[in-house]
Amino acid sequence: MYLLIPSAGTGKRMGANRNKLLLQLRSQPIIAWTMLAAEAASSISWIGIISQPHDWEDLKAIMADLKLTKPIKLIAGGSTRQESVYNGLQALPADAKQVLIHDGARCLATPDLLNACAEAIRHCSGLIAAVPVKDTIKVVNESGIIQSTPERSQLWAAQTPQGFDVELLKQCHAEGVRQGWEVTDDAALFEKCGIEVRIVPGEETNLKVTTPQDLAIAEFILSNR
Ligand SMILES: Nc1ccn([C@@H]2O[C@H](COP(=O)(O)OP(=O)(O)OP(=O)(O)O)[C@@H](O)[C@H]2O)c(=O)n1
Ligand SMILES: C[C@](O)(CO)[C@H](O)COP(=O)(O)O
Repeated sequence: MYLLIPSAGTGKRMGANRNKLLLQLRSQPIIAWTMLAAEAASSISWIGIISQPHDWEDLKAIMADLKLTKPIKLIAGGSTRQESVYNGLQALPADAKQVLIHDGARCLATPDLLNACAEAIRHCSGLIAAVPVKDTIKVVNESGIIQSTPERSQLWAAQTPQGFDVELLKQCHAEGVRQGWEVTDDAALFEKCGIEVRIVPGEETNLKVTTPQDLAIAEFILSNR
């Protein structure tokens, strides 16, 4: 299975003045944990790290340290996650029929989750890992007034990996460019194009390291593994 790892962000919410994925999480950089999960997932045969060229020297050093055995390619990222994935899709080998996309920032996803998604995408066109929402969610307007309370049983928190048929995802991205859609995950492009996306049970610990608090939580989770 081909795996694209969007890693080209700036980490604004982390406030670190550099790509947060190069920050240390226990013994190694955040992105190293993600790379190791991909290396350990038996279903993954090729890895594309979508990243900004100014990070490539650091990323090459990390990859060399980890002694990764799988083919791994650095692909230039864009100015949004959506653009970065678009670039990643163009850089896939020509024989790629299906692809998993997994955020570099979700560095605690297990190899088992990657394998489960790789298996599931053989039987559908689009899927995402997700977990049921535990909080009561409110829809709130600009004045801070609650507008509605969606039925919780229908709410799921989206994670990555997300898996897709490559040709369909390329078409959905192209449609997104034509229509000017701005989305935060690839499943949203499938949804907008009216194509079914399935849920695969995600992992409660598969958090996206976004803020300094997330980094502390990730440290805690790793210390209990
Ligand atoms: N232009 C971008 C922006 C984001 N990403 C990646 O998409 C994932 C999810 O994005 P997020 O956590 O929002 O990362 P950042 O964009 O770095 O964070 P922020 O929004 O706080 O700036 C991350 O692995 C990030 O590196 C990317 O590949 N290209
Ligand atoms: C893809 C994602 O990780 C699913 O939860 C998320 O949408 C990434 O985008 P964000 O801009 O960091 O919310």
